[in-house]
Amino acid sequence: MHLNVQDLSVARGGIAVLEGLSFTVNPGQALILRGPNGIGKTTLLRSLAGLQPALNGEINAPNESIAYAAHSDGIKHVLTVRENLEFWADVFGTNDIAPALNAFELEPLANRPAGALSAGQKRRLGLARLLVTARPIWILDEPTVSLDIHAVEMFANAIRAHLVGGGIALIATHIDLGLEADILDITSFKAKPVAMKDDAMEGFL
Ligand SMILES: Nc1ncnc2c1ncn2[C@@H]1O[C@H](COP(=O)(O)OP(=O)(O)OP(=O)(O)O)[C@@H](O)[C@H]1O
Repeated sequence: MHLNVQDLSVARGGIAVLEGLSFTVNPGQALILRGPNGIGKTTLLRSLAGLQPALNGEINAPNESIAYAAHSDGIKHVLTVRENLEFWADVFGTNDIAPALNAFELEPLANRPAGALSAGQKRRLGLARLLVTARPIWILDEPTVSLDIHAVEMFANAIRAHLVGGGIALIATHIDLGLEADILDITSFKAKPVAMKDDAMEGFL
């Protein structure tokens, strides 16, 4: 199992954003995506997660092996923290939520409705969901937003444990997580503007 991308182009709102991307992430490896605001990190991650079609190229990884964590946490606010994790455990066909509660120190909050959590606590619950999926490829978009320093360390430890178990992580983040990981700056893959042909310009000259 690996995540392999070949000559990939992705678009947002019908406009090409990135083009010509190729990379491979192997079991036990993390790849950090870097690039300025608006360059296309979210667009790329959404395409890899199968949430939108790619323009061109190949994504080689079984979709059912991918767990995606986005800006919006996907939390059910009326359910408690425990019920949220149990719900996801049902969806993903797993059954032990204890490691997820433990990894993100959610036990003291287990019986609280998720809607009554702070922003950082909600984010911890959203990230705990990754463990419950038991999926090997984690695709994470700015996972540390709202997390305090201690929670960032919890998250980094969860990633390390995932990698030790042969997992894969692709993470768009602006901060240093202290992980041993390769870094891919996607700035140079910005799609070129579509050139207008000379005869199309003639009417304006
Ligand atoms: N719904 C949309 N429709 C059209 N264009 C969009 C839409 N959402 C984003 N874009 C544009 O697509 C481009 C890529 O956006 P994307 O969110 O992938 O960038 P990003 O690298 O993740 O940015 P950031 O670091 O700010 O999160 C940007 O130019 C953005 O303005």
